Amino acid sequence: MEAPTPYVELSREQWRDLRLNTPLTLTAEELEELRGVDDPIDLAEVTDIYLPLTRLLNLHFTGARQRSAAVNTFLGDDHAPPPYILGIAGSVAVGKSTTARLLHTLLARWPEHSRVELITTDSFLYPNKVLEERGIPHRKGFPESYDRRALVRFVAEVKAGVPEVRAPVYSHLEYDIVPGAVQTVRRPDILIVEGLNVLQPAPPAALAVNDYFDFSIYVDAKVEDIRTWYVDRFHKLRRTAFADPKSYFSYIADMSEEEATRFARNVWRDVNELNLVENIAPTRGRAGLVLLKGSDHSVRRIRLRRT
Ligand SMILES: Nc1ncnc2c1ncn2[C@@H]1O[C@H](COP(=O)(O)OP(=O)(O)O)[C@@H](O)[C@H]1O
Ligand SMILES: CC(C)(COP(=O)(O)O)[C@@H](O)C(=O)NCCC(=O)O
Repeated sequence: MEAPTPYVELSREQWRDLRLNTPLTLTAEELEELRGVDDPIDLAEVTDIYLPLTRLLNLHFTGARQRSAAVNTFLGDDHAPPPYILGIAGSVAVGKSTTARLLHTLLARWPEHSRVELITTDSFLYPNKVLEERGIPHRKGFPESYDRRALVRFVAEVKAGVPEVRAPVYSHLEYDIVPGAVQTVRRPDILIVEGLNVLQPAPPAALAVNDYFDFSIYVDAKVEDIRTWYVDRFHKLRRTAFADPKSYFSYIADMSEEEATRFARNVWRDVNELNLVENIAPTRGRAGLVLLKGSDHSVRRIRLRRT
C-alpha cells in the first residue's frame, strides 16, 4: 500500500478564497520593479496567489513565535525569538526569484514582521576560478558548485541571532562572485533563502540548510514549459543584459537568432535540465508548499503540507 500523501491540494480558485481580508499592499509600478526578466506576473496573480500565501505565512510565523515563547516558559528565561527562515526552491528559470522578491516586499508590509531579508544561494557558489581548479566550471548550480558549509554556517548564525552576518555577492552580469562585495544580514524577523538546492538533504552526519527552515516553498512547472521560459529569457537577455560589454555573455549578443537558440537549448539540456532531474525535482516532496505553474507562468494548483 502506498503511503498517504501529506499534502492537501487546492485549485487556484479554492486557494484564492483563502485570502479572506488580506489587503493588497502593492502597486502595479512596484510589481514591475520586482518581476524577473520575461516573467509576465500581474496584480491578479499577486491577489489570487500571493495574498493568501502571505496570510498563511503570517499565521505560521505567529505559531513559530508561540513555540519559541513556550520554550522560554519552560526554561524560565526571556530569549529573543529566532528569525523565521523561509526556503524557496525550484529549477533555473522557473521564477523563484520573482516569488522570493514578491514575498520579501509583501511580508515586510505586515507589522508583525516588518524586517525581512532575502539571500540567494548563488552567493555561496564557489568563484569561477575555484570551479575551474576543480574541473567543474560546467557544473554551476549543481550541489558540488556551492560552498555548502559556508551556506549552512550563514543560516545557522542568522537563526542564532548573531547581530551581523555577512555573505558574498554573486553577479549574473559577471557570471561570478564579486571580489570583496558583501551582503550583511542584521537580525531580521524573517530570512528568505532562495536557490536551486535549498531542499537538498545533508551528507551523513552533517546539517543541511533546510534543517534551519521554518517553512519552504517549491516552485514547480512542467520541464517543457521551463525549457521554453529559459530559451525565451535567454533571447530577452541577449537583447538587454548580454548587450552590455561588461557581461560575461557579451559574445552571445553577436550570435544569430538560430545560433543563440541552439546555444540556449544546449545549456538547458546539458546543465539546467540535468540538474533539475537529478538534484532539484527529487527534493520537491520535502517542501511545505508546492506552487504548480501552467505554461503561462500563472499558478494553477497549490499543494500544502498538512502533516
Ligand atoms: N545570465 C543572466 N544575466 C542576467 N540576469 C540573469 C541571468 N540569468 C538569470 N538572470 C536573472 O537572475 C534571476 C535568477 O534566475 P534563475 O536562477 O534562473 O532563477 P528563477 O528564474 O527561478 O528566478 C532572475 O531574475 C533572472 O531573470
Ligand atoms: C546562478 C545559478 C546557478 C542559480 O543559482 P541559485 O541562486 O539558485 O543558487 C544559475 O542561474 C546559473 O547561472 N546556472 C548556470 C547555467 C546557466 O547559465 O544557465
